[in-house]
Amino acid sequence: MSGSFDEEAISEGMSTPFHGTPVSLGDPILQWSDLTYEVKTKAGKPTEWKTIMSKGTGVACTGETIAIIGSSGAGKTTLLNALSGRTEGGRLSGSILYHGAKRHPGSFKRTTAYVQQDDLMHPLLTVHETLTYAAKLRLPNSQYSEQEKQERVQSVMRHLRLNGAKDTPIGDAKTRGVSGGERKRVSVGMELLTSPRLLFLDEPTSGLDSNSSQLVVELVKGISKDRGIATLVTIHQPSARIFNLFDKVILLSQGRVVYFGPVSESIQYFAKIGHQCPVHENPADYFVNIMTLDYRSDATLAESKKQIAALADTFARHVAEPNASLAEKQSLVRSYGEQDTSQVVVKNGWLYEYATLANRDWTNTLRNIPFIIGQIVQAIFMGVLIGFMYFYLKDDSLSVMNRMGVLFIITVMTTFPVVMPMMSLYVDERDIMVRERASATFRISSFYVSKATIFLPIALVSNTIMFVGIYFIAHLAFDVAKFFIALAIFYGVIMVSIAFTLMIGSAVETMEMGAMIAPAVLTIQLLFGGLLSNPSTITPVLRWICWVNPVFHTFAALAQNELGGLTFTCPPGTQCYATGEQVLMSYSLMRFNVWQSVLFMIMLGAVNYAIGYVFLRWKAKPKYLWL
Ligand SMILES: Nc1ncnc2c1ncn2[C@@H]1O[C@H](COP(=O)(O)OP(=O)(O)OP(=O)(O)O)[C@@H](O)[C@H]1O
Repeated sequence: MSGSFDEEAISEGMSTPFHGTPVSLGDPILQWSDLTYEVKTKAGKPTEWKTIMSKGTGVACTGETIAIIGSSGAGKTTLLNALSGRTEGGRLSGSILYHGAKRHPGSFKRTTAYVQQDDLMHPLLTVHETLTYAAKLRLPNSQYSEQEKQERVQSVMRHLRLNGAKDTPIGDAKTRGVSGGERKRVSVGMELLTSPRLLFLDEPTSGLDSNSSQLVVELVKGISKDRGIATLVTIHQPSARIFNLFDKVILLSQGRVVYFGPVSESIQYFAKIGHQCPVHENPADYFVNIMTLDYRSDATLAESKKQIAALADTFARHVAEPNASLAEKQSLVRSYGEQDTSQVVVKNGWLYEYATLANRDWTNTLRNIPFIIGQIVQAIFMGVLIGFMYFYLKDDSLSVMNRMGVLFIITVMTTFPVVMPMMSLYVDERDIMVRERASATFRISSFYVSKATIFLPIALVSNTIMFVGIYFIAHLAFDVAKFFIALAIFYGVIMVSIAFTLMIGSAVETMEMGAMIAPAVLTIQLLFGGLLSNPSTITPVLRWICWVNPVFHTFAALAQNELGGLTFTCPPGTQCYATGEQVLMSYSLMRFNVWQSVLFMIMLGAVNYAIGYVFLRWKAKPKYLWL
């Protein structure tokens, strides 16, 4: 099923309907009527509802590009969200039919596309890589070979004129990348890879200069026409040239439709009802002006409200006329009952998804030079600093405090320094994933496991450097078995830290929340970690915190491994520890043996991973109202 857009325009976009009924350009694809959306204005009882959108009615046909225009707060996004199935909260009523049938959430998502206003993409990937990974994840292997996916990417880049920026990174506020217009075209391109039948674009021209805006709309219109896609675009006061590019326009004010019909007939329609657009004025500006509330005084506000109500009522009467084109179109759409989902494409295999996501994560991580350098420099610096702070520990009793100190600080280094930078990366990527998942791109589990496995090598490499530095400079137990046991304990706690990162990172709404919660929990772990307070002296009500604490188990296991079998010299005339076991007893670190502590950490890591996964599923689960 490969080929360029042009071939598919004929073979796929227009002749592969859901119900076996031939669809050609101009056929109704999405029909909505009496769409009303209300939100609660008051908590508690009695509940008061405010109407945001009232009795919206319309139809989108194949190959049409429809603009949704209105002043700020007119209800454009509300309408687009309702039609694309992305309304959250409130009360939505009315009817929406897709291919003449009630929509099925899964198949609707997979055969339609939504380009958000703020495009979230991986900033370090190039345009070509971004589209390639999207093609790998979104196109089913059962229908596309890798070469065909690549051909699809090339086709999208050619049609959206992205070849010039092919190898430029996407970029973001911190890293320079493609221009705003190119970025928007990449977002559109990602959605077009799957040959959607309906395309929703939320403010695609915001923040763009007039030339870039025009190019985006021109290209979208061309592709929609070629491929028989119905495209709905919200747009703030477009220029006259852009306005005339659209086939149809929905003019909204105060949540009501003031006009819906061909752009070419809009001036005539308004002239007929007494609002003649001056010859040299941009019609879009004129229409928005006459349907915007005028807040200059109470009198002008009342007057403009009256005018908007009159415009909406007039249009409602116009639609009800038997010869209105909108009514004609709607009568063509019959309800077929529940939408047939048999032809909806299933996802790719788990392993393929995982391999693609891990490859993308790895490419992203290796390009994040400041992060990698930061991790390595920090590891070397801390390894040397801590190592020399505890330089060449002797076997006298004075070294006991230092030995306990260095083992505790090794444990501490696997908490904050591992968790905080990784959480920041994770939360960013999680948000991108939630967007990607809105079009049913891949499984949450493949994303989650990919993250867990990609973080591990980065954390292990930098922390091993630090660990080895501290171990040998401070001259901890010079014994091969003890060294490798200490390293294994250390790796165990790093795994727990990554699991903890994923758990908190999945649970919190924003990184700011993560930056409050994670340090608080880690600080509690340090307090109950076995060095700052003796577990046997802690009140039994709180003592259990030690037993479920990875810091305590790591510290206790490292201490048992290091001090077990050690004897200390004692200056004459002083009282001091004679053996390592005495130290361990007095610090109350012998409750569990080394392997019990390691086993506990493995269990704790597994629990953290599992809770993180549940949180992530919950976060990625759409909470949309559905009609
Ligand atoms: N959940 C909500 N609670 C209260 N008011 C809401 C809610 N959602 C939307 N509104 C209000 O409904 C109106 C329409 O909002 P909407 O975002 O659809 O407007 P818009 O035309 O897209 O505006 P803009 O162009 O500024 O984005 C606005 O006045 C908005 O404040």
